[in-house]
Amino acid sequence: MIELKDLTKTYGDTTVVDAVSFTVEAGEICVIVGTSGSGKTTLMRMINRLVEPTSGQVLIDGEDTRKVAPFELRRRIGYAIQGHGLFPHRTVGQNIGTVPGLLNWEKERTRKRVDELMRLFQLDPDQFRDRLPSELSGGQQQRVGVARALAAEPNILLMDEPFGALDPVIRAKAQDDLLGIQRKFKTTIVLVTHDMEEAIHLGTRIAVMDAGQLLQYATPEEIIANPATDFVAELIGGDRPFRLLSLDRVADHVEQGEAEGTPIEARLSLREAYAECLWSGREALPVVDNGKTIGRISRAELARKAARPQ
Ligand SMILES: Nc1ncnc2c1ncn2[C@@H]1O[C@H](COP(=O)(O)OP(=O)(O)OP(=O)(O)O)[C@@H](O)[C@H]1O
Repeated sequence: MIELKDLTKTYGDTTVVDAVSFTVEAGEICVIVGTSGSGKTTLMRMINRLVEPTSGQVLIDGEDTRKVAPFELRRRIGYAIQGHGLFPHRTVGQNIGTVPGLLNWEKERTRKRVDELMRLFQLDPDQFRDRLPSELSGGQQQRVGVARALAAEPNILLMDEPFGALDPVIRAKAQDDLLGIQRKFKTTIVLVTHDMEEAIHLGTRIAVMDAGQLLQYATPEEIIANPATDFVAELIGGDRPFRLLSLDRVADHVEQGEAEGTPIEARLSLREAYAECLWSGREALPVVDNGKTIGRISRAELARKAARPQ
């Protein structure tokens, strides 16, 4: 668990992070979102003391980080940045093994961990271990960057625009990879982005920053349904109701009764169900789960959900 308490950073007369307080529970993904210069990176870097707070506190599992030696903090906290920051003259294997090396892990343990991570990130160790970063694609380099941040099994991972340099198709894939890996290791993640779409997709909770202030800290559902300010609503964009529909599964809105035509899978989103209703001109769709019909979902219910996103 990470607790930020009145965390503040000033440079001269300028306050770039202004008394920000929130808590990230263990195993959650906190996404810090906001426009350029809003203080996102500064806020995140105060967690591992890459930036020293001017005032306020960071507690990790109840312990004040000012009392923890910086090397110990770096061991517990992985760090991945945009453009991956790989060492260009070190091989992929050496890059991923950087922190285990600093921690004097046995060679064999490091090798095993490097291979495990490479396989997890779909990089064949025999094919890629001895390559230099320049011999990889952008997406592969990004995966090596995240693998390196996870190498020493940190409980916490900080990520600064990790997918910023990727094209949209690879980006969606990289986000899903991250979610899979986060579930496997139960890592607590704090991720900075300026992309609200990414925040909604990845965040357990989203922290919205503007001019150094925390405007709202809430789940994606809460932020879409009740944006705290006009600025937050603007960041979410005009597509709010449909965004809310895409967060909910058909499985949670199944009604009793029958419907005609091609069924929809219970695991799909309400947005997909609504699109199917509109596209096929049907008032309701049969819902199937594991090949069995479990009820129906109606267009009226979907429209109600879209009109009043509560
Ligand atoms: N070392 C520094 N000295 C002075 N000002 C700084 C320093 N680091 C950051 N700032 C200022 O603090 C403000 C917040 O910067 P920060 O990098 O945290 O914003 P950000 O929201 O991450 O922006 P971006 O999305 O562009 O990376 C900016 O106005 C920046 O110019």
